[in-house]
Amino acid sequence: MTRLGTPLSPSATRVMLLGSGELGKEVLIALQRLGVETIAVDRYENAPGQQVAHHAHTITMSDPAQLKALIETLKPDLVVPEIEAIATPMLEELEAAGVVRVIPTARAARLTMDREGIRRLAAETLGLPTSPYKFCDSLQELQAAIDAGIGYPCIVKPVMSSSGKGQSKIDGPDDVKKAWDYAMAGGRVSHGRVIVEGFIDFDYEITLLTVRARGEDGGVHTHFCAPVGHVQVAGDYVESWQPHPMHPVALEKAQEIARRVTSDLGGQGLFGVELFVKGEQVWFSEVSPRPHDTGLVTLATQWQSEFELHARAILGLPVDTTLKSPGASAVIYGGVDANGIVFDGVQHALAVPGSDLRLFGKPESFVKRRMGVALVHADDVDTARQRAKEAASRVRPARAE
Ligand SMILES: Nc1ncnc2c1ncn2[C@@H]1O[C@H](COP(=O)(O)OP(=O)(O)OP(=O)(O)O)[C@@H](O)[C@H]1O
Ligand SMILES: NCC(=O)N[C@@H]1O[C@H](COP(=O)([O-])[O-])[C@@H](O)[C@H]1O
Ligand SMILES: [Mg+2]
Repeated sequence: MTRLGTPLSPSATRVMLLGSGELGKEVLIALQRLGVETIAVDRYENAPGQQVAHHAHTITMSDPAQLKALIETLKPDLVVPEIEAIATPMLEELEAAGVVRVIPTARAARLTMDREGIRRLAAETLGLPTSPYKFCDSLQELQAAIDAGIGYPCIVKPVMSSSGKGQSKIDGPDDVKKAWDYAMAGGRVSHGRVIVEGFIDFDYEITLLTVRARGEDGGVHTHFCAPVGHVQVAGDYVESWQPHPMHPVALEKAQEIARRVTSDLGGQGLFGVELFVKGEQVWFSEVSPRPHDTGLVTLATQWQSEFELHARAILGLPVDTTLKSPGASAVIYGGVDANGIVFDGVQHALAVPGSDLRLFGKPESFVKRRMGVALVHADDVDTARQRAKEAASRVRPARAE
C-alpha cells in the first residue's frame, strides 16, 4: 500500500533526483503534484529541476564519497537516477545496506551506466538481437575490431556518454583516427574505452516507453506506450512523434524485447527501450531505466506523460498509458554560446495550432545544447511533425543585450 505524506513535515514522502535536467524537471513537477517532497541534485547550480524542487544540491554525482554523504544526510525514501554518470556502485552499496531504495534498482542503474553493462546483458545474457559490436581500449584495438569483422560503415561511441556526445560514423579507413579522437574528447567521464558497432541500415527507429508498475493485485505488471518514432542527427534526437505505425509482427517483437530487458532490470518505473526496425526485423539498441528525451512528446500525446507514469510507478500507484492524440516534438537548440540567453518569437511559436513549449531554463547555452522543445498535438502525425518543426523554428534564442 502506498501512503503519501505532507511535504516539509515529518510525514513527508521524500524523493531525490540524481540529475535534474529537462527530463528530471518534469518528473519533479509530477511528484510535486502528488505532494511529494522533492530534492533536486545536479552537477551545476540552477539546473532546470533545481528550479522547481523543494531542495537543491550541487555535487559531483560520480564521486562516491559525495554521493554517500548526501544520501546519508538527507535520507530520502527514494533515489531516482536521471543521468548515467553517477557513482552507481555506491548506490548498490547503499541499497544493499538498506539505506535507500534506488529506482528502478541500483543494479539497473549500474548496468545502464555504461554501454558495456547493458549491451553484454542484452546480447550475451538475454540473447536479444543487436548490432555486431566490440569494446576497444586503444586506436589499435579499434582498427583491429573493424578489420576482424565489424567492417564499414560502423559507429564509435565512448562507453559512457549520451545524447550522441563523442559519437561518430566511420565510412572508411580514413575516418578511424578521427572517430577515436572525437570519442576520447566527448565521453562524460574520462575513460579510454569505446564501443564500435556495425551500422544497422534500419527503415526507422523507435523508443518503446515501457512501464513496470504495481497493479491492484500487488504484483508488478508491464505496460507499453504507443511507439515513439524519432529522427536523430549526430546521435542526438531532434524530432519525435507518437504513434509511429508498425507492422504487427515488428510491434510484437519490439514489445517482447522490451519486456525481457525491463523484466531483467526489474524494479518499478518507466524505461525507454530504443529499437531499430527494418521490415519485420527488430534490433535492441539501448535502454534508459528512466524517462527518455524522445518521450518528451508524451507531454502532448498521452493522458499521463512519461514523467507522470514514472512518478506514479515509482510510488507504487496505478498507471494508464493510453494515447490522447497524435503529436510531435521538435528540439530547440541554444544556437549561441552564452549565459542567461533570451528567447524571441515565443508568441509566434505558440500561434501554431495545437502547440506548446517547454523552455528548460538552463543557465548556460551552447550552440548544440538542448534548451527547449516544441510540442504539438494534431489529428495526424504528419501534420503534428510539420507544426512542431514550425513552432520550434519560430523560437529564436539569442544572447542577452
Ligand atoms: N549501430 C548503429 N547503427 C545505426 N545507427 C546507429 C547505431 N548506433 C547508433 N545509431 C544512431 O545514433 C543514435 C544515437 O545512438 P545511441 O542511442 O547509442 O547514443 P546515445 O548517446 O546513447 O543517445 P541518447 O542518450 O540520446 O539515447 C541512435 O538513435 C541511432 O540513430
Ligand atoms: N539523452 C539523455 C538526455 O536527454 N538527458 C537529459 O539531458 C540532461 C542533460 O542536459 P545537458 O547535457 O544540456 O546538461 C539530463 O539531465 C537529462 O534531463
Ligand atoms: Mg540512445
